[in-house]
Amino acid sequence: MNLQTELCALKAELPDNFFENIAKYKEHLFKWNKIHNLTGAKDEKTVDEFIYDAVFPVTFLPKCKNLLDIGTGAGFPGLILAIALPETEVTLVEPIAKRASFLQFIKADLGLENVRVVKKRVEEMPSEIFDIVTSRAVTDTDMLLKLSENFRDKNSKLLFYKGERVYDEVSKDLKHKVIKTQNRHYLLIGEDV
Ligand SMILES: C[S@@+](CC[C@H](N)C(=O)[O-])C[C@H]1O[C@@H](n2cnc3c(N)ncnc32)[C@H](O)[C@@H]1O
Repeated sequence: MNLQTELCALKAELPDNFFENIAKYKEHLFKWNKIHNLTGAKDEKTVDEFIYDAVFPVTFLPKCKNLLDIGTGAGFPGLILAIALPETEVTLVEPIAKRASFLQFIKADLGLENVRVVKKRVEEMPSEIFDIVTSRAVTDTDMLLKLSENFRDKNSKLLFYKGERVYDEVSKDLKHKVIKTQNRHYLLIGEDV
């Protein structure tokens, strides 16, 4: 995949420095990943696919003041969304020290003033309400609904990056919709979705 071509085709509004920041991020990720096991994505093709997957929701997400990403790992999706949405205050909660340090390093090196890294399990974070809570590859939908309880209200939206088995995880009374791409089922939950 040519990341730039694919993303431009989405006609998503990305900031002018998006691709420059993504190039820096990738360079650091490859260096750090050789020493620390930050992510299973070891080659450029896979990392580009992860980035595309992370950023695709900017095509359908409403404007938001703040966003919480639970279990960001090496940056997916929260850090990539923060690069794409400089006006949104993004909190990345990640308990593993080497991953949280990497996120903190990227924040400093790229000068991402909209990013806050919290080196904790989400259960240890004090309650705070976010417009959007995201998560990818951390746990199932039921558990994510529990883990996000202290961080959402009736106006919040939840965006969980899921696979095709997402339908087994949602009950009829949960107000939601599923947005599909070739490789992803995005589960968007909220009162007015
Ligand atoms: C499989 S990794 C996925 C990382 C990233 N979201 C991605 O898609 O590449 C799961 C991450 O969730 C983090 N995690 C697990 N339980 C968590 C919790 N209770 N609160 C916050 N993060 C958690 C782990 O430390 C790990 O980095």
